[in-house]
Amino acid sequence: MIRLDGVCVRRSETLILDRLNLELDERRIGVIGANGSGKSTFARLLNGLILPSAGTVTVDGLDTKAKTKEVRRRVGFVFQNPDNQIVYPTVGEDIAFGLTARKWSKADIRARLDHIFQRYDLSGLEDRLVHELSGGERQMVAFAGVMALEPEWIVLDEPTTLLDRRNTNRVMRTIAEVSQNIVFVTHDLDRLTGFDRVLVFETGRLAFDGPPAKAIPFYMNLTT
Ligand SMILES: Nc1ncnc2c1ncn2[C@@H]1O[C@H](COP(=O)(O)OP(=O)(O)OP(=O)(O)O)[C@@H](O)[C@H]1O
Repeated sequence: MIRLDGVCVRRSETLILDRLNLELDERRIGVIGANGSGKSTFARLLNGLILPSAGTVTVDGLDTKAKTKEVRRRVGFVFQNPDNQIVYPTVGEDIAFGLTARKWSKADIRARLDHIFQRYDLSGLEDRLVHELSGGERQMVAFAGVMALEPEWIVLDEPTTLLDRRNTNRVMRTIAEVSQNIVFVTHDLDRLTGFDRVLVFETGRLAFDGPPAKAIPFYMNLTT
Protein backbone atom coordinates (compact mmCIF):
# COMPACT_ATOMS: atom_id res chain seq x y z
CA MET A 1 0.00 0.00 0.00
CA ILE A 2 1.09 3.58 -0.67
CA ARG A 3 0.13 6.07 2.02
CA LEU A 4 0.27 9.85 2.01
CA ASP A 5 -0.12 11.60 5.36
CA GLY A 6 -0.47 15.36 5.45
CA VAL A 7 1.63 15.74 2.31
CA CYS A 8 2.40 19.22 1.00
CA VAL A 9 4.84 20.16 -1.77
CA ARG A 10 6.12 23.73 -1.85
CA ARG A 11 8.35 25.41 -4.41
CA SER A 12 9.57 28.86 -3.32
CA GLU A 13 6.41 30.60 -2.12
CA THR A 14 4.02 28.39 -4.09
CA LEU A 15 2.09 25.47 -2.64
CA ILE A 16 1.96 22.92 -5.46
CA LEU A 17 0.22 20.17 -3.50
CA ASP A 18 -1.81 20.89 -0.41
CA ARG A 19 -2.39 18.45 2.50
CA LEU A 20 -2.93 15.13 0.79
CA ASN A 21 -4.12 12.23 2.93
CA LEU A 22 -4.55 9.08 0.89
CA GLU A 23 -4.25 5.32 1.03
CA LEU A 24 -3.69 3.71 -2.34
CA ASP A 25 -4.14 -0.01 -2.73
CA GLU A 26 -6.41 -0.47 -5.74
CA ARG A 27 -4.97 -2.18 -8.81
CA ARG A 28 -5.88 0.55 -11.35
CA ILE A 29 -5.85 4.15 -10.22
CA GLY A 30 -6.32 7.01 -12.69
CA VAL A 31 -5.17 10.58 -12.08
CA ILE A 32 -6.78 13.46 -13.97
CA GLY A 33 -6.97 17.24 -13.70
CA ALA A 34 -6.24 20.43 -15.60
CA ASN A 35 -2.76 21.47 -16.74
CA GLY A 36 -0.74 22.55 -13.73
CA SER A 37 -3.13 21.00 -11.20
CA GLY A 38 -0.36 18.88 -9.63
CA LYS A 39 -0.75 15.45 -11.25
CA SER A 40 2.91 14.96 -12.22
CA THR A 41 4.08 16.26 -8.87
CA PHE A 42 1.76 13.77 -7.17
CA ALA A 43 3.00 10.92 -9.39
CA ARG A 44 6.63 11.77 -8.64
CA LEU A 45 5.97 11.68 -4.90
CA LEU A 46 5.02 8.01 -5.12
CA ASN A 47 8.52 6.75 -5.94
CA GLY A 48 10.56 9.41 -4.20
CA LEU A 49 11.46 11.41 -7.32
CA ILE A 50 9.96 14.35 -5.40
CA LEU A 51 10.04 14.40 -1.61
CA PRO A 52 7.27 16.05 0.40
CA SER A 53 7.95 19.48 1.94
CA ALA A 54 5.67 18.40 4.80
CA GLY A 55 4.08 15.07 5.72
CA THR A 56 5.15 11.58 4.70
CA VAL A 57 4.77 9.19 1.78
CA THR A 58 5.26 5.50 2.53
CA VAL A 59 5.30 2.49 0.22
CA ASP A 60 4.59 -0.73 2.12
CA GLY A 61 5.70 1.15 5.23
CA LEU A 62 8.94 2.43 3.63
CA ASP A 63 9.32 6.21 3.89
CA THR A 64 10.27 7.68 0.50
CA LYS A 65 12.65 10.09 2.25
CA ALA A 66 14.57 7.51 4.28
CA LYS A 67 14.31 4.49 1.98
CA THR A 68 14.41 6.03 -1.48
CA LYS A 69 16.40 3.19 -3.07
CA GLU A 70 14.06 0.43 -1.82
CA VAL A 71 11.04 2.51 -2.80
CA ARG A 72 12.36 2.98 -6.37
CA ARG A 73 12.66 -0.79 -6.72
CA ARG A 74 9.06 -1.24 -5.73
CA VAL A 75 7.65 1.67 -7.68
CA GLY A 76 8.60 1.94 -11.37
CA PHE A 77 8.03 5.21 -13.17
CA VAL A 78 7.27 5.76 -16.86
CA PHE A 79 7.83 9.37 -17.89
CA GLN A 80 5.92 11.27 -20.53
CA ASN A 81 9.27 12.21 -22.03
CA PRO A 82 11.25 8.98 -22.63
CA ASP A 83 14.50 10.94 -22.72
CA ASN A 84 14.14 11.36 -18.94
CA GLN A 85 14.61 7.68 -18.45
CA ILE A 86 16.66 6.12 -21.24
CA VAL A 87 20.30 5.94 -20.24
CA TYR A 88 22.18 3.52 -22.50
CA PRO A 89 23.10 3.93 -26.18
CA THR A 90 21.29 0.90 -27.57
CA VAL A 91 17.78 -0.34 -26.92
CA GLY A 92 18.97 -3.77 -25.73
CA GLU A 93 21.53 -2.32 -23.34
CA ASP A 94 19.02 0.12 -21.98
CA ILE A 95 16.37 -2.47 -21.21
CA ALA A 96 18.98 -4.86 -19.76
CA PHE A 97 20.45 -2.14 -17.53
CA GLY A 98 18.01 -2.49 -14.61
CA LEU A 99 18.31 -6.29 -14.67
CA THR A 100 22.12 -6.15 -14.64
CA ALA A 101 21.91 -3.79 -11.67
CA ARG A 102 19.83 -6.46 -9.91
CA LYS A 103 22.63 -8.95 -10.62
CA TRP A 104 20.61 -11.19 -12.92
CA SER A 105 22.57 -13.84 -14.84
CA LYS A 106 23.24 -13.29 -18.56
CA ALA A 107 20.90 -16.16 -19.47
CA ASP A 108 18.05 -14.77 -17.37
CA ILE A 109 18.54 -11.30 -18.84
CA ARG A 110 18.49 -12.78 -22.36
CA ALA A 111 15.24 -14.65 -21.62
CA ARG A 112 13.58 -11.55 -20.19
CA LEU A 113 14.72 -9.40 -23.13
CA ASP A 114 13.37 -11.94 -25.63
CA HIS A 115 10.03 -11.96 -23.82
CA ILE A 116 9.81 -8.17 -23.63
CA PHE A 117 10.89 -7.59 -27.25
CA GLN A 118 8.32 -10.05 -28.47
CA ARG A 119 5.52 -8.78 -26.25
CA TYR A 120 5.99 -5.16 -27.30
CA ASP A 121 7.02 -5.87 -30.89
CA LEU A 122 10.46 -4.30 -30.41
CA SER A 123 12.62 -7.18 -31.71
CA GLY A 124 13.93 -5.24 -34.69
CA LEU A 125 15.12 -2.43 -32.44
CA GLU A 126 17.43 -4.29 -30.05
CA ASP A 127 20.72 -3.09 -31.54
CA ARG A 128 19.51 0.30 -32.67
CA LEU A 129 20.88 3.48 -31.14
CA VAL A 130 18.24 4.99 -28.91
CA HIS A 131 18.92 8.54 -30.12
CA GLU A 132 18.13 7.45 -33.68
CA LEU A 133 14.68 6.12 -32.80
CA SER A 134 11.46 8.02 -33.39
CA GLY A 135 9.76 9.64 -30.41
CA GLY A 136 7.10 6.92 -30.27
CA GLU A 137 9.69 4.14 -30.52
CA ARG A 138 11.61 5.73 -27.63
CA GLN A 139 8.44 6.02 -25.54
CA MET A 140 7.70 2.34 -26.16
CA VAL A 141 11.28 1.36 -25.20
CA ALA A 142 10.99 3.38 -21.99
CA PHE A 143 7.72 1.63 -21.15
CA ALA A 144 9.15 -1.80 -21.97
CA GLY A 145 12.21 -1.05 -19.82
CA VAL A 146 10.05 -0.50 -16.75
CA MET A 147 7.84 -3.52 -17.51
CA ALA A 148 10.98 -5.70 -17.77
CA LEU A 149 11.73 -5.00 -14.12
CA GLU A 150 8.24 -6.02 -12.95
CA PRO A 151 8.03 -3.53 -10.07
CA GLU A 152 5.09 -3.97 -7.68
CA TRP A 153 3.75 -0.52 -8.55
CA ILE A 154 3.96 1.15 -11.94
CA VAL A 155 3.35 4.88 -12.12
CA LEU A 156 2.81 6.17 -15.65
CA ASP A 157 2.75 9.90 -16.37
CA GLU A 158 1.00 10.36 -19.73
CA PRO A 159 2.91 7.41 -21.25
CA THR A 160 1.12 7.30 -24.60
CA THR A 161 1.37 10.90 -25.84
CA LEU A 162 3.81 9.98 -28.65
CA LEU A 163 2.31 6.60 -29.52
CA ASP A 164 0.18 5.59 -32.50
CA ARG A 165 -3.09 3.71 -31.99
CA ARG A 166 -1.55 0.27 -32.10
CA ASN A 167 1.12 1.01 -29.50
CA THR A 168 -1.34 2.96 -27.34
CA ASN A 169 -3.59 -0.09 -27.36
CA ARG A 170 -0.62 -2.30 -26.50
CA VAL A 171 0.19 -0.15 -23.48
CA MET A 172 -3.46 0.02 -22.37
CA ARG A 173 -3.87 -3.74 -22.77
CA THR A 174 -0.79 -4.28 -20.63
CA ILE A 175 -2.16 -1.95 -17.99
CA ALA A 176 -5.43 -3.88 -17.97
CA GLU A 177 -3.72 -7.28 -17.79
CA VAL A 178 -0.76 -7.03 -15.44
CA SER A 179 -1.13 -8.03 -11.82
CA GLN A 180 0.84 -5.04 -10.54
CA ASN A 181 -0.73 -1.88 -9.17
CA ILE A 182 -1.01 0.90 -11.71
CA VAL A 183 -1.20 4.66 -11.21
CA PHE A 184 -1.97 6.25 -14.57
CA VAL A 185 -1.86 10.01 -15.17
CA THR A 186 -3.77 11.00 -18.29
CA HIS A 187 -5.78 13.62 -20.12
CA ASP A 188 -7.45 10.89 -22.13
CA LEU A 189 -10.59 10.27 -20.05
CA ASP A 190 -11.83 7.48 -22.33
CA ARG A 191 -8.88 5.35 -21.26
CA LEU A 192 -10.09 5.14 -17.66
CA THR A 193 -13.00 2.79 -18.27
CA GLY A 194 -12.60 -0.21 -16.02
CA PHE A 195 -10.30 1.55 -13.56
CA ASP A 196 -11.02 0.99 -9.87
CA ARG A 197 -10.50 4.54 -8.72
CA VAL A 198 -9.86 7.99 -10.19
CA LEU A 199 -8.29 10.95 -8.39
CA VAL A 200 -9.20 14.40 -9.69
CA PHE A 201 -6.73 17.21 -8.96
CA GLU A 202 -7.64 20.86 -9.02
CA THR A 203 -5.04 23.57 -8.23
CA GLY A 204 -2.96 21.36 -5.98
CA ARG A 205 -5.82 19.79 -4.07
CA LEU A 206 -7.52 16.46 -4.37
CA ALA A 207 -10.94 17.63 -5.53
CA PHE A 208 -12.59 14.22 -6.05
CA ASP A 209 -11.76 10.61 -5.34
CA GLY A 210 -14.06 7.87 -6.59
CA PRO A 211 -14.98 5.50 -9.40
CA PRO A 212 -14.52 6.68 -13.01
CA ALA A 213 -18.29 6.89 -13.57
CA LYS A 214 -18.44 9.66 -10.97
CA ALA A 215 -14.96 11.18 -11.22
CA ILE A 216 -15.10 11.89 -14.96
CA PRO A 217 -18.42 13.81 -14.85
CA PHE A 218 -17.08 15.71 -11.83
CA TYR A 219 -13.97 16.72 -13.80
CA MET A 220 -15.98 17.61 -16.89
CA ASN A 221 -18.17 19.87 -14.76
CA LEU A 222 -15.07 21.63 -13.49
CA THR A 223 -13.85 22.35 -16.98
CA THR A 224 -17.04 23.60 -18.63
N1 LIG B 1 10.16 23.09 -9.52
C1 LIG B 1 9.08 23.88 -9.61
N2 LIG B 1 9.15 25.19 -9.27
C2 LIG B 1 8.05 25.99 -9.37
N3 LIG B 1 6.85 25.55 -9.78
C3 LIG B 1 6.75 24.26 -10.12
C4 LIG B 1 7.84 23.36 -10.06
N4 LIG B 1 7.42 22.14 -10.46
C5 LIG B 1 6.11 22.29 -10.79
N5 LIG B 1 5.71 23.55 -10.59
C6 LIG B 1 4.34 24.08 -10.79
O1 LIG B 1 3.47 23.28 -10.06
C7 LIG B 1 2.22 23.15 -10.73
C8 LIG B 1 1.86 21.67 -10.88
O2 LIG B 1 2.73 21.09 -11.85
P1 LIG B 1 2.53 19.59 -12.36
O3 LIG B 1 3.59 19.33 -13.38
O4 LIG B 1 2.44 18.69 -11.18
O5 LIG B 1 1.10 19.72 -13.05
P2 LIG B 1 0.31 18.69 -13.98
O6 LIG B 1 -1.07 18.58 -13.39
O7 LIG B 1 1.07 17.44 -14.14
O8 LIG B 1 0.22 19.47 -15.36
P3 LIG B 1 0.14 18.99 -16.91
O9 LIG B 1 -1.25 18.43 -17.12
O10 LIG B 1 0.33 20.27 -17.65
O11 LIG B 1 1.24 17.99 -17.14
C9 LIG B 1 2.37 23.89 -12.05
O12 LIG B 1 1.81 25.17 -11.93
C10 LIG B 1 3.88 23.99 -12.24
O13 LIG B 1 4.24 25.14 -12.96
